[in-house]
Order: sequence, then C-alpha cells, then structure tokens
Amino acid sequence: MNIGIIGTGNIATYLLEQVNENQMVDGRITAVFGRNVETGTRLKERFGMEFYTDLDEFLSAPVDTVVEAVTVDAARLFISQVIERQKDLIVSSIGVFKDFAFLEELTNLAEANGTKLYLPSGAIGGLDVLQSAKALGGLKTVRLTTRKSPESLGMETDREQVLFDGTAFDAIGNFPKNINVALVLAIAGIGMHETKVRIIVDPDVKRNTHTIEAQGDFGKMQLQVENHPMAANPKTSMLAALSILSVLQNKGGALRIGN
Ligand SMILES: NC(=O)C1=CN([C@@H]2O[C@H](COP(=O)(O)OP(=O)(O)OC[C@H]3O[C@@H](n4cnc5c(N)ncnc54)[C@H](O)[C@@H]3O)[C@@H](O)[C@H]2O)C=CC1
Ligand SMILES: O=C([O-])CC(=O)C(=O)O
Repeated sequence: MNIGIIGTGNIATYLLEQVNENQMVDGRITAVFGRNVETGTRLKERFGMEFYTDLDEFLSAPVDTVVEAVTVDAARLFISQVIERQKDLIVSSIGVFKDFAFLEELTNLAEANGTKLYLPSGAIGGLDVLQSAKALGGLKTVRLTTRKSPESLGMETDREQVLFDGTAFDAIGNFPKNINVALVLAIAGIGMHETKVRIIVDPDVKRNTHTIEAQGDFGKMQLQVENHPMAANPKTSMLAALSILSVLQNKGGALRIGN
C-alpha cells in the first residue's frame, strides 16, 4: 500500500515515524502534501517520501490511500479531490462533516468511484456500541463530556470552568481543534443536533478525558477514556493518531472486528 498524507503537522509526523521508520504498517508513506516547503523538505530528508505543495501533483503520485491530517477548514478544500482521483480516504478532521450534506455527497462520490471513506474512532471509543444500539432505531440519548487541561485547550486559567454546554453541531463550530470526537460520535449515533456535549477546562487534569454516556432500548453505556496528549500538539490525544495507524493496519485484511 502506498500512502499519501495531507498535512505536515503532529499526526502527519507521527505517522511518518511509525510507518516509514518503525514499519508498523504493511505499506509506506510515499507522498506528503503541505504548504510549508521548509517543513516538507525536512520531512523528506528524514523519511524519504516525496513532498508536494501542489494538490494535483500530489494526487498524480502513485498513492492508493490518503490520510487527511490538516484542519477542519483545510480538509474541506482538499478531500473531495482525493475521492475524485479514486484514492481511499482516511479523515482526521471529522469536524468537516458538520455539514452533513457534505458527508452524504462524499459518500456518494466514493461509491461512484469505487473507493472507501474512513472515519476513524479518533480519541474516543464506543462507536461500535452506538451503531449496534441504533440498528433498529432504539438509541435514545448520547452525551459526551470532555475535560482537558488549559494547555490542551490552548488557554490559560487556574480554575475549573464549563466552557461549552450544547449540541455536537455547536461544539465543533466553537472548538474546531478540540472536539472532532463529538462529530464522529454524532455520526455513529443519533446525529449532531441530538448529541449533547459539555467541554470543561480543568487545571487539575493532565489527560484529555472523554466520557460518553448513552441510553436506549439496548440498556446503557458509560465509557471514559483518559488520553495522554501528544508532545508535539497537546490539543491532540495519542489515541487519535493511533486510531489512524490502526485503520492503516487493518485496511487490507480479511478479518474485521466490531461492526
Ligand atoms: N478525530 C479525532 O478524534 C481527532 C482529530 N484531530 C484533528 O486532526 C487534525 C490534525 O491534527 P494534528 O496533526 O494534531 O494538528 P497540527 O496542528 O499539528 O497539524 C495540522 C497541520 O495542518 C496544516 N495546515 C493547516 N491548514 C492548511 C492548509 N490550508 N494547507 C496545508 N496545510 C495546512 C498546518 O500547517 C499544520 O501543520 C486536526 O484537524 C485535529 O483537530 C485531533 C485530535 C483528535
Ligand atoms: O484529541 C482529543 O482528545 C480530542 C480532540 O482534540 C478532537 O476531537 O478534536
């Protein structure tokens, strides 16, 4: 598998380390697209892939799977073209699907082009439970409570404070770099206007902590993940990068675990 990455930041660099240096995937990152030539050249020297600042040239390179690792706004500019060029696509910035019509459009495009669109579980879990629970429509409520340190939220404060309490839709609008998890949860479950989200800044926590509570005809679920932030970008949890690595590891295999 030849892998391309859109982005030269924290997740992109982590994947280059794990795939090209540590060979943790049956494949290789052969192409990276970004806007910063200095960073791209540094990555090229270290990891031996090609670097492109032109999306069309990047998509003309012989890659079959592309990982998006930029931002919600930048993802919107690039990812349709990945599918149009018949590459499988793994999206990190799930917040781009706040526009649900765009997700539907991209899914149809993937079907028409015979490609796959992957939304990794990112920094959370429990998506299997939500999807099973709603198989017959019986999933009733889903709530996410996210607790992060001031550093992880890119702010300074010495007191605990609820920063946001509302829907997943409004959460991603207000915190596009911090709550992609709310969107994947909403897409797997009951939708972004029904999924409730609370974001708390807490100077006493070191880990990015996500608690998911769901109820329905199946019963109820409570799941809490306490994620180590990544050193290169404390807004992003290690589990988010690992979930993309896991998609790449599982992609070609015959065995599928979970729904
Ligand atoms: N699904 C999930 O659970 C999670 C998703 N994320 C998301 O994953 C994405 C990547 O995260 P990180 O690598 O940690 O972020 P990062 O901030 O380290 O890297 C993002 C990179 O995108 C580049 N970029 C921004 N706009 C660009 C443009 N127009 N053209 C080209 N490059 C552009 C920046 O220069 C930066 O290098 C972010 O959107 C983040 O919010 C992060 C954590 C969890
Ligand atoms: O990495 C995390 O803990 C969550 C995050 O930033 C996001 O969902 O955007």
